[in-house]
Amino acid sequence: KPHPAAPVFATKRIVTRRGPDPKQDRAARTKLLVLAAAAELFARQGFRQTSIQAVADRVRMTKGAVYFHYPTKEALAVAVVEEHYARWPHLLEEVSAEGFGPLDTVVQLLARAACAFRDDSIVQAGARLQIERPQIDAELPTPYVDWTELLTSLLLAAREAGELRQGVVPGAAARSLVAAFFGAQHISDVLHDRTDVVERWAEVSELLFHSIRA
Ligand SMILES: CCC[C@@H]1OCC(CO)=C1C(=O)O
Repeated sequence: KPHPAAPVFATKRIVTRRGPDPKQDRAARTKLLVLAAAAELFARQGFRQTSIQAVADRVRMTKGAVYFHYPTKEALAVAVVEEHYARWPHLLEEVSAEGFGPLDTVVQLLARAACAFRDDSIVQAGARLQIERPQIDAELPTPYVDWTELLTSLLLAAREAGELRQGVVPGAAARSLVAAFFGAQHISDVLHDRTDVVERWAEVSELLFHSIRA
């Protein structure tokens, strides 16, 4: 049974399951390779400094072949940001399968998200592109709102389960967690290239969950 919060993070996913058509499978795999290469470049040098030629060179393809999958650099940026958000429903499934209560599901989700911000170039690229959204002439997903909605629904369930300190308002707590996580990962990125983001988040997490747990 999908977790009640599962409908959040509604994003298009590139289907890579093996289908009947091997040609289609190859195209889907190529699409993902191009996306990963673009993410590495977007994460390291940003949208403006990244050219389709550089992406093509990185995957040893022609520019034309890349354009076949992504007609513009903006389309590539949208796909990277969508793939960034598509990570979180999988993380929710993984955590939900371990049978934590709602509040500990929030703790685990954010702790593992911090690892993804340290390790996953698609996640890192999505975060950088969201910062650069004023420079990107495309409809990027609205940032922060899906995490806020997911955490609010989990914290409402936590309150129902008696896991929250008296008077803690789930929506306010969710917005505080999102703000704190965003800030912690951003400062870690600027100062230490996110090498210490897991430790920095653990500090904030300790403080915040101590203040909201019953
Ligand atoms: C979980 C905190 C919010 C999260 O942190 C970085 C970032 C990138 O924009 C986020 C988002 O858009 O949801």
